[in-house]
Amino acid sequence: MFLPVCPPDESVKQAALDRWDRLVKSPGALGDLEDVGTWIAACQGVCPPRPLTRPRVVVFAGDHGVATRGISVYPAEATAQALIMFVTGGGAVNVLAAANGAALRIVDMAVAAETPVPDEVKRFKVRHGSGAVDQEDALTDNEVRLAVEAGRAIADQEVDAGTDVLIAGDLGIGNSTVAAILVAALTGAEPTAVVGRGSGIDNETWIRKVAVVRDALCRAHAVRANPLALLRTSASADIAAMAAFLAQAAVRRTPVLLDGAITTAAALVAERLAPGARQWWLASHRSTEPSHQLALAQLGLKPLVDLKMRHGEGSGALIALPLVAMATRMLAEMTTFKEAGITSHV
Ligand SMILES: O=C(O)c1ccc[n+]([C@@H]2O[C@H](COP(=O)([O-])O)[C@@H](O)[C@H]2O)c1
Ligand SMILES: Cc1cc2nc[nH]c2cc1C
Repeated sequence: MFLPVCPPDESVKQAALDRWDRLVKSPGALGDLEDVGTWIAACQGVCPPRPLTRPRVVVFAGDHGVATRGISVYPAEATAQALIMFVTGGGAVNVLAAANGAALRIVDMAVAAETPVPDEVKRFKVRHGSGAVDQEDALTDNEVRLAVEAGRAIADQEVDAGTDVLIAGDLGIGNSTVAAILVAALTGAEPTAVVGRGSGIDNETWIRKVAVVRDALCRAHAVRANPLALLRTSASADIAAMAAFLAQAAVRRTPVLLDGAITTAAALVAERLAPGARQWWLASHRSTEPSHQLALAQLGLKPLVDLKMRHGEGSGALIALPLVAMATRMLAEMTTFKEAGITSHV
């Protein structure tokens, strides 16, 4: 379904590691930023790497039937209201995309309400709200196919528009519950281990959320080895599209900064759609959602920053983007000991 994923260039990775050791600093002095710069160089297939100048962000929005179970601090209709707000500007993602000079695209995959947003935002819309996955499938077979095709097409469009790094963001009341279900299904973790405070829920709501995850897991169990069936049974149109977007970005050899719990749950499924795709992804930050930590562990990814964020939208990835851009520039632009004529023992 997805073309094979080629790994980032191993010989360029070695050249980058060698270059870091020749730059005017003690070995390893830039810590994890050295790994980040090395990764960008290997993704670009060139060392010194080119500066990151064309970041692009796609926010995948959708409603989730489980939002009616009382598992969020927001009512379900807040998704549509936030969608309109993103389109008109003013959200964290708008501010952070502008601050980073990043292109921003908002995609309504399955928001329940009709909204007065431009047609291009709704172009890939699959349905009005995905099913309540504790009691019914999120999507039909045809809808899952359409959502995956949309995610793939969006990745192709973003890559073809010219980009050096992509970011996926999410919007949808109840989507931290759906992310928890996917992570539990794919890691074998208990509901109580994956369920967090989402948008900021209290203890009573947390107990309800655990029960929804437990019910949904019974339905997910039989299909957990089949990523498309899992998306159909237990995800949503927006998360299915996001998973396909992440898989196709890797097929197209484009690095992606993952955001929080929801994009990383989609990434866990995407790694099964396109094995090896995770080599093209960087974990930007650690969300406070426990499912995020479990998903990152299974993907073998280590978050760059931990700011106790749980906002979604791509906000965590956009906060990390300047670090990634600066790491890339240091690898490319710092002088070497030899060029500077500085004596070193190492
Ligand atoms: O990115 C995260 O880790 C994250 C964690 C918790 C909540 N969110 C955002 O908050 C919304 C979901 O929260 P909830 O409680 O309705 O599931 C959704 O729009 C997400 O973008 C995002
Ligand atoms: C309701 C709401 C939910 C969100 N989820 C991510 N960003 C958001 C912003 C708003 C306003």
